[in-house]
Amino acid sequence: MVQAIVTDIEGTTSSLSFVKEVLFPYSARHLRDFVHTHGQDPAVRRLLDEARQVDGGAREDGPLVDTLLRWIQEDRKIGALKGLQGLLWEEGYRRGDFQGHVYEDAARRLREWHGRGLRLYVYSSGSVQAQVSLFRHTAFGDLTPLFHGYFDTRVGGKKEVASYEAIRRELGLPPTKILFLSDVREELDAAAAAGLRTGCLARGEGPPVDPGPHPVARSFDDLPL
Ligand SMILES: CSCCC(=O)C(=O)COP(=O)(O)O
Ligand SMILES: [Mg+2]
Repeated sequence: MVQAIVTDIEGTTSSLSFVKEVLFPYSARHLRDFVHTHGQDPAVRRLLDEARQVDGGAREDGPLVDTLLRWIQEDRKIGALKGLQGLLWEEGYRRGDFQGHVYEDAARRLREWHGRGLRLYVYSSGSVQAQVSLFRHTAFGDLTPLFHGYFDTRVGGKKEVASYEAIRRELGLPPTKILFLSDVREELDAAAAAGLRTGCLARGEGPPVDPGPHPVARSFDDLPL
């Protein structure tokens, strides 16, 4: 019997188009102004310095922003970029520039599972801040009370077995009691290699999903829970 569910966001609880056509372009449009306005805030300064270390090049904020914009275009899962995006998106949510997209079936089943005592977690390459902001500002209201915790790439990359072993240790459960949901086969393969149960969401948006050996669901309603 599953006791905890760890869910991906992009392509799983939420649409690919929301991330790729709303969030990423928004961060690209506003990043330079955001850095100009908030560049001296300690949290932002730390993330800029972290990005500078990764870039190994730009000393000034201007050229560094050019690098950050290139990373957005390349969909790089670099923690410092994801941290800056999370802070920038939080401003956008608060201004009402957009809502966090969550599929109706996902919102409904997450509420049902929470009501049955299942522990719910999120694992995304988006920063924990970005995850919390998304679920706090949905068309279904604030869904953050449903979640026990959040994991981002600070625990490791989503295609690395060690990341799911670390998540399992954090949850303190046998791996077979944890179900990981994602639309990306390599993520599901890594979770399965760590002993977790897996479910592949194939919602029919974007390129065809390769479920490999993982059980397939077109929505959260297809999940046998
Ligand atoms: C929390 S919404 C933003 C998601 C994001 O920034 C991202 O890069 C998604 O990456 P994933 O590997 O989780 O699909
Ligand atoms: Mg995904």
